[in-house]
Amino acid sequence: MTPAARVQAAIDVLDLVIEAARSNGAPADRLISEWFRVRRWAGSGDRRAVRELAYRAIRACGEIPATGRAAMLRVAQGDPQLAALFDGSRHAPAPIEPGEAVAAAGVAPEWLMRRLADSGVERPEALLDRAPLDIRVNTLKSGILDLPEGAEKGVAPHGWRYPPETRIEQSRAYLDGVIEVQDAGSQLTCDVVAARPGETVIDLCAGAGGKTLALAAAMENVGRLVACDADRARLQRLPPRAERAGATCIETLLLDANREMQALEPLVGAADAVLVDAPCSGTGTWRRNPEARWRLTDKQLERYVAIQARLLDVAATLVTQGGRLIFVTCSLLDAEGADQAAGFLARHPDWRAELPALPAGTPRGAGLRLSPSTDETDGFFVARFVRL
Ligand SMILES: C[S@@+](CC[C@H](N)C(=O)[O-])C[C@H]1O[C@@H](n2cnc3c(N)ncnc32)[C@H](O)[C@@H]1O
Repeated sequence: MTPAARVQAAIDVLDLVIEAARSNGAPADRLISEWFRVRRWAGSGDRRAVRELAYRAIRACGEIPATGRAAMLRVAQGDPQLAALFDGSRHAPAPIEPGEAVAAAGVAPEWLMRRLADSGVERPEALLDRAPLDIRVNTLKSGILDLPEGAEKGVAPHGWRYPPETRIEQSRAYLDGVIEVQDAGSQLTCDVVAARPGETVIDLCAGAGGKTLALAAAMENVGRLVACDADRARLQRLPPRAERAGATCIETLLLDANREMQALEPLVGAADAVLVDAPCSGTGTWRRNPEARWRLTDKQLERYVAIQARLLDVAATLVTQGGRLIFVTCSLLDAEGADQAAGFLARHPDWRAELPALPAGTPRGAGLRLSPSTDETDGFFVARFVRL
């Protein structure tokens, strides 16, 4: 593809991304993959370039742009070389008309910018930085650590950092389960659980097990680690990952959303620690998923807040006296962080908060906030409650 044809391709892709964001359709990554699946003649360089251009435009526009072209014109306004490719040649975008509509620049929709400001988020533009590739060394796998080249020590105890776009999946260390891809902030939230060998630990919203695997490593495979989720497909992805990582202390438990206690009854009062890595708006992960800010509505946010409070109450019943409950969201909004923690403490006077001690983060309410702007991690809120 010529450089100009790549720009037109990115515009076409953006039209699909915009339509999907409006109708809650497929995510951008999947749409881009599908677009290229039926255009086999495009090479890997084309794929990379088109993807890169589309994501530049997604990052540049705070509100949903009217069209892919208006979004790309926003990027072209600050990039004369890109603007010059709008030349009307074969497969290229048409020349730019005087006064043509250009999408507004911005970090996020107006209502979300207000919520972020009210939540004390500084430098919100950092939420759209390109994320590095963080890995965690899996201490369950012994042997000489032979990391792929280019790693710098990260802030998390077993963490290393690579530049964005580093491909790690074909490395020996990854294939052998010696390293896991996991954001440094995510690794640090697992450290707050402080899971120990011999304990009973419940990961209530385990998904495909990103954090469960780190907990298994901390437990040195000794004890009982119950990974729960209400999404069967996600939970089914955990056992093969656990096998690759050599994590043998994990059992999975599928929950019925809204009737979680049915399956959890035998675990009431049994856990030394419960991790609630709750479903949330994901405002802390826009670096990886920038189009999410076009999709979120205040109604959805309300629903997340309600389910988080409910899951916290469910989790509290599972913890033994003196045990701990760790609440995590990948959000920077107080509604899903400090306010949620305050609500929990108000509803549960027999619990107290302990400020997590981490090498990064800023205290926020009863917990700690990790942020792309101050910690160069994904954004997280983490609180640790102890049952008296
Ligand atoms: C933030 S994600 C978890 C990510 C995962 N812990 C990790 O580190 O990869 C939240 C998870 O909560 C799950 N979930 C949603 N409603 C739930 C419910 N009622 N009970 C348990 N899990 C639920 C979702 O399916 C999703 O996997």
